[in-house]
Amino acid sequence: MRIFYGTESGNSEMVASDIADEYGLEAEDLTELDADVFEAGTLYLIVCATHGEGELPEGVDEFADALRDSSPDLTGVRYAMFGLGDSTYPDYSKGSEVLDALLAELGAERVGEYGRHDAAGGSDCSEVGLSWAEMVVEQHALVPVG
Ligand SMILES: Cc1cc2nc3c(=O)[nH]c(=O)nc-3n(C[C@H](O)[C@H](O)[C@H](O)COP(=O)(O)O)c2cc1C
Repeated sequence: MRIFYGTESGNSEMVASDIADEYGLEAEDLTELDADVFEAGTLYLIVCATHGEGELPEGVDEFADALRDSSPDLTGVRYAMFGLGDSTYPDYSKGSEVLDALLAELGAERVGEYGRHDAAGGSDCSEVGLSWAEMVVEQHALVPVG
Protein backbone atom coordinates (compact mmCIF):
# COMPACT_ATOMS: atom_id res chain seq x y z
CA MET A 1 0.00 0.00 0.00
CA ARG A 2 1.20 3.57 -0.72
CA ILE A 3 -0.29 6.89 0.24
CA PHE A 4 -0.16 9.96 -2.00
CA TYR A 5 -1.32 13.53 -1.42
CA GLY A 6 -2.02 16.66 -3.41
CA THR A 7 -2.07 19.90 -1.42
CA GLU A 8 -1.61 23.65 -1.55
CA SER A 9 -2.11 24.77 2.01
CA GLY A 10 -1.05 21.60 3.82
CA ASN A 11 -4.30 19.97 4.98
CA SER A 12 -4.06 17.03 2.61
CA GLU A 13 -0.43 16.50 3.53
CA MET A 14 -1.38 16.45 7.21
CA VAL A 15 -4.18 13.94 6.61
CA ALA A 16 -1.95 11.72 4.46
CA SER A 17 0.90 11.91 6.98
CA ASP A 18 -1.38 10.96 9.87
CA ILE A 19 -2.68 7.99 7.89
CA ALA A 20 0.86 7.05 6.86
CA ASP A 21 2.02 7.14 10.51
CA GLU A 22 -0.83 4.85 11.47
CA TYR A 23 0.34 2.22 8.99
CA GLY A 24 4.11 2.74 9.17
CA LEU A 25 4.27 4.29 5.68
CA GLU A 26 5.61 7.53 4.17
CA ALA A 27 3.14 9.99 2.67
CA GLU A 28 4.28 10.91 -0.85
CA ASP A 29 3.70 14.23 -2.61
CA LEU A 30 1.98 13.79 -6.00
CA THR A 31 3.99 16.70 -7.41
CA GLU A 32 7.18 14.70 -6.91
CA LEU A 33 5.99 11.49 -8.54
CA ASP A 34 6.37 10.28 -12.12
CA ALA A 35 3.44 9.14 -14.20
CA ASP A 36 4.72 5.55 -14.18
CA VAL A 37 4.36 5.26 -10.39
CA PHE A 38 1.29 3.00 -10.39
CA GLU A 39 1.75 -0.77 -10.27
CA ALA A 40 -0.87 -3.48 -10.56
CA GLY A 41 -1.49 -5.27 -7.28
CA THR A 42 -0.70 -2.26 -5.07
CA LEU A 43 -3.41 -0.35 -3.21
CA TYR A 44 -3.02 3.44 -3.34
CA LEU A 45 -4.68 5.79 -0.87
CA ILE A 46 -4.94 9.22 -2.48
CA VAL A 47 -5.73 12.35 -0.46
CA CYS A 48 -6.28 15.37 -2.66
CA ALA A 49 -7.57 18.92 -2.21
CA THR A 50 -9.48 21.22 -4.58
CA HIS A 51 -8.19 24.66 -5.53
CA GLY A 52 -8.89 27.38 -8.08
CA GLU A 53 -12.40 26.72 -9.37
CA GLY A 54 -12.81 23.00 -8.80
CA GLU A 55 -9.26 22.26 -9.93
CA LEU A 56 -6.35 20.15 -8.76
CA PRO A 57 -3.79 21.75 -6.45
CA GLU A 58 -0.88 23.49 -8.15
CA GLY A 59 1.65 20.98 -9.47
CA VAL A 60 -0.78 18.07 -9.25
CA ASP A 61 -2.28 19.26 -12.54
CA GLU A 62 1.16 18.60 -14.08
CA PHE A 63 1.16 15.08 -12.67
CA ALA A 64 -2.31 14.58 -14.18
CA ASP A 65 -1.13 15.96 -17.55
CA ALA A 66 1.84 13.59 -17.52
CA LEU A 67 -0.52 10.68 -16.78
CA ARG A 68 -2.82 11.78 -19.60
CA ASP A 69 0.10 12.10 -22.03
CA SER A 70 1.73 8.77 -21.22
CA SER A 71 -1.62 7.05 -20.83
CA PRO A 72 -0.38 3.95 -18.97
CA ASP A 73 -2.59 0.88 -18.74
CA LEU A 74 -3.64 0.88 -15.08
CA THR A 75 -5.56 -2.38 -15.19
CA GLY A 76 -5.10 -4.15 -11.86
CA VAL A 77 -4.28 -0.93 -9.98
CA ARG A 78 -6.60 -0.30 -7.03
CA TYR A 79 -6.95 3.07 -5.35
CA ALA A 80 -9.14 4.80 -2.81
CA MET A 81 -9.84 8.53 -2.96
CA PHE A 82 -10.26 11.12 -0.21
CA GLY A 83 -11.13 14.60 -1.43
CA LEU A 84 -10.73 17.77 0.58
CA GLY A 85 -12.82 20.79 -0.27
CA ASP A 86 -15.11 23.48 1.03
CA SER A 87 -18.82 23.35 0.26
CA THR A 88 -19.09 27.14 0.18
CA TYR A 89 -17.39 26.92 -3.26
CA PRO A 90 -19.62 26.09 -6.23
CA ASP A 91 -17.29 23.31 -7.44
CA TYR A 92 -17.21 21.44 -4.17
CA SER A 93 -14.49 18.78 -3.94
CA LYS A 94 -14.11 18.59 -7.73
CA GLY A 95 -10.28 18.61 -7.73
CA SER A 96 -9.95 15.05 -6.46
CA GLU A 97 -12.67 14.05 -8.92
CA VAL A 98 -10.46 15.15 -11.83
CA LEU A 99 -7.81 12.68 -10.70
CA ASP A 100 -10.41 10.03 -9.91
CA ALA A 101 -11.92 10.23 -13.41
CA LEU A 102 -8.49 10.06 -15.01
CA LEU A 103 -7.39 6.99 -13.05
CA ALA A 104 -10.66 5.24 -13.88
CA GLU A 105 -10.26 6.15 -17.57
CA LEU A 106 -6.83 4.53 -17.56
CA GLY A 107 -8.26 1.30 -16.16
CA ALA A 108 -7.60 1.60 -12.42
CA GLU A 109 -10.31 0.48 -10.01
CA ARG A 110 -11.54 2.68 -7.17
CA VAL A 111 -12.32 0.71 -4.02
CA GLY A 112 -14.09 1.68 -0.81
CA GLU A 113 -16.14 4.74 -0.12
CA TYR A 114 -15.19 8.04 -1.73
CA GLY A 115 -13.94 9.95 1.32
CA ARG A 116 -14.66 13.67 1.71
CA HIS A 117 -13.73 16.45 4.06
CA ASP A 118 -15.66 19.70 3.97
CA ALA A 119 -13.69 22.60 5.47
CA ALA A 120 -17.00 24.45 5.98
CA GLY A 121 -18.31 21.68 8.22
CA GLY A 122 -16.04 22.23 11.22
CA SER A 123 -14.82 18.63 11.49
CA ASP A 124 -11.17 17.72 11.90
CA CYS A 125 -9.79 16.62 8.55
CA SER A 126 -7.28 14.18 10.07
CA GLU A 127 -9.95 12.46 12.15
CA VAL A 128 -12.26 12.12 9.15
CA GLY A 129 -9.34 10.92 7.00
CA LEU A 130 -8.17 8.37 9.54
CA SER A 131 -11.63 6.78 9.88
CA TRP A 132 -11.92 6.67 6.09
CA ALA A 133 -8.51 4.97 5.76
CA GLU A 134 -9.32 2.47 8.49
CA MET A 135 -12.46 1.42 6.64
CA VAL A 136 -10.68 1.16 3.29
CA VAL A 137 -7.74 -0.80 4.68
CA GLU A 138 -9.97 -3.16 6.65
CA GLN A 139 -12.03 -3.96 3.59
CA HIS A 140 -9.54 -3.74 0.76
CA ALA A 141 -5.90 -4.24 1.78
CA LEU A 142 -5.03 -7.72 0.56
CA VAL A 143 -2.18 -8.14 3.01
CA PRO A 144 -2.14 -6.86 6.57
CA VAL A 145 -0.50 -3.44 6.76
CA GLY A 146 1.69 -2.05 9.54
C1 LIG B 1 -7.94 29.83 -3.37
C2 LIG B 1 -8.77 28.63 -2.94
C3 LIG B 1 -9.64 28.05 -3.83
C4 LIG B 1 -10.43 26.96 -3.44
N1 LIG B 1 -11.32 26.42 -4.33
C5 LIG B 1 -12.10 25.39 -3.93
C6 LIG B 1 -13.08 24.84 -4.83
O1 LIG B 1 -13.24 25.26 -5.97
N2 LIG B 1 -13.82 23.80 -4.39
C7 LIG B 1 -13.68 23.28 -3.12
O2 LIG B 1 -14.38 22.33 -2.78
N3 LIG B 1 -12.78 23.79 -2.25
C8 LIG B 1 -11.98 24.82 -2.62
N4 LIG B 1 -11.07 25.35 -1.74
C9 LIG B 1 -10.99 24.79 -0.36
C10 LIG B 1 -9.85 23.79 -0.15
O3 LIG B 1 -9.99 22.65 -0.97
C11 LIG B 1 -9.84 23.36 1.31
O4 LIG B 1 -9.53 24.48 2.11
C12 LIG B 1 -8.85 22.25 1.58
O5 LIG B 1 -8.95 21.83 2.93
C13 LIG B 1 -7.43 22.68 1.28
O6 LIG B 1 -6.60 21.56 1.33
P1 LIG B 1 -5.01 21.71 1.23
O7 LIG B 1 -4.59 22.46 2.50
O8 LIG B 1 -4.51 20.30 1.25
O9 LIG B 1 -4.64 22.45 0.00
C14 LIG B 1 -10.29 26.43 -2.13
C15 LIG B 1 -9.37 27.02 -1.23
C16 LIG B 1 -8.62 28.11 -1.62
C17 LIG B 1 -7.65 28.72 -0.64
